[in-house]
Amino acid sequence: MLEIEQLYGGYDKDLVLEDISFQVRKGELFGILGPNGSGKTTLLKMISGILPYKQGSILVKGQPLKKYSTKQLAKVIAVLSQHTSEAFSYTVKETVSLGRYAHQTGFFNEWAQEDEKIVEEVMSRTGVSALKEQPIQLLSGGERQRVFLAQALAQEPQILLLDEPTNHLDLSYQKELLDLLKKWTREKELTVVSIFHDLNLAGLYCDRLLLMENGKVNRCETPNEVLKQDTIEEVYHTEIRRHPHPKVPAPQMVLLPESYHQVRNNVKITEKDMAINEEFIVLKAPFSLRTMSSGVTGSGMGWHHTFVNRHVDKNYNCENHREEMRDYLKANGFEPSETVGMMTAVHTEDVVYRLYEEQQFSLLVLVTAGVGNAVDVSKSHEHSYCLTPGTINTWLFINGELTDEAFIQSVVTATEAKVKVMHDLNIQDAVSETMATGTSTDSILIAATQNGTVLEYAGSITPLGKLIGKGVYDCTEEAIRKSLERRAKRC
Ligand SMILES: Nc1ncnc2c1ncn2[C@@H]1O[C@H](COP(=O)(O)OP(=O)(O)OP(=O)(O)O)[C@@H](O)[C@H]1O
Repeated sequence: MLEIEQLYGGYDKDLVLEDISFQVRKGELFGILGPNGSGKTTLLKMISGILPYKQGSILVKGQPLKKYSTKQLAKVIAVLSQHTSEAFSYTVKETVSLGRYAHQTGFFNEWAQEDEKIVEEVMSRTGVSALKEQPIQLLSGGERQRVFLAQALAQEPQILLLDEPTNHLDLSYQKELLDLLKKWTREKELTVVSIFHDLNLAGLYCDRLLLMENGKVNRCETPNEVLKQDTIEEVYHTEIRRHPHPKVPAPQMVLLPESYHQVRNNVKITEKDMAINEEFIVLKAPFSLRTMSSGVTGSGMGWHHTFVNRHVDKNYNCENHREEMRDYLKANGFEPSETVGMMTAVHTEDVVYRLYEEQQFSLLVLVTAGVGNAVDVSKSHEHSYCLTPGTINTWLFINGELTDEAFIQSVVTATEAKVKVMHDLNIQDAVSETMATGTSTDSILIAATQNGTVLEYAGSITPLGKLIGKGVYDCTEEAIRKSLERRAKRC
């Protein structure tokens, strides 16, 4: 649809763009990214024919741009620029209707039924129908942006050029506008070329991205290839992190504030941060820790600064245990969204915790363990499904910076250590009468300060893995012994 070959140009004698080459296919949503002043708007101006270029070629539908008359080009390309000024006091409908100019025929440019239908349709699609009699000066920035988008769409272009279309739009209109453009690229094969400052929106919606740097093409590929941490850090000169979108396969980039480096310096999580009473064990960190957990609240990957292991009766049964837990946390002065909360039928005084220190990092292990629900995982199909309070809760607080890989390996290593204890203490599954590997609702928490030594791995023979193996084994063994002794005394 669009072929740009070795394009050079700028303003007067200043060369802004150098050796720009790329192609845009029909029906593609194509994003242009780049830092301020990298030449994005200049490129868009050249494609729309507003700014002449010095060297190279621009082909629109296979024909040189220079061969199109203004009216011919307006039937193919519509432009929504960044700062559209409105010199006259037009109403919304009049403004949108101007988009039909290139399609009007006859000596008096007659307004046909078709024109009316299209204007009404695009006003409805952009959510401005209710404002149609209002003068555009009286509209908010976002409303005005939608009116000019409607005007561009009324042109029924084959190519739509947009300069930061989501500028001024609130969250829901950003989504609606981009959903609409995406739909039109698919259903009407509209080709969209759009400048984005929001890398995440570009990554979510665009088929391909062109990354500009100092007037040149740095990269022109799929979002996954362009939105790479090192590429973006290099081009934008700022520290960022890339992570996957939780619902769709699109890369997302996040900024790191300067304060990120200051808050954590030299702070270590130790047993001094804990408190124990009859109802719960709590650990309050001085700042949020990166967590991976299977807690009742705060499960999955996240950031939390409060950790609560709450004692419940062993017959605890609640239809909505997550909601009940949230209410409980609130009632006790903990903020549920910032708390990893677990339940245990074990008496809180039977908790075992120990700090393990290496030269460069340390690990606080905390375990509550009852084995009333012991299960041999290879025979679990013989059990009926019933959620009873988690009976081995394992907490690991690591003073160090873990990779995602190390978080996952920490869970594996801790689980292996726990299984070994079950075997060494000969804990049986009461249903299958075989050696148990855990209990039916065990829970785990890995929490890291993300400060200090980088711990890339946590497999069993890595430095962190060795500490986890020993710590979890020792603490779990002692915790199970304590709980067995309590049970024996009761009997
Ligand atoms: N009308 C103009 N006359 C002279 N130089 C200009 C003109 N418009 C832009 N420039 C220069 O061209 C370069 C590229 O500007 P351009 O607006 O294309 O960048 P951009 O990537 O769109 O930036 P931003 O993200 O800030 O909108 C800049 O150095 C700018 O100063």
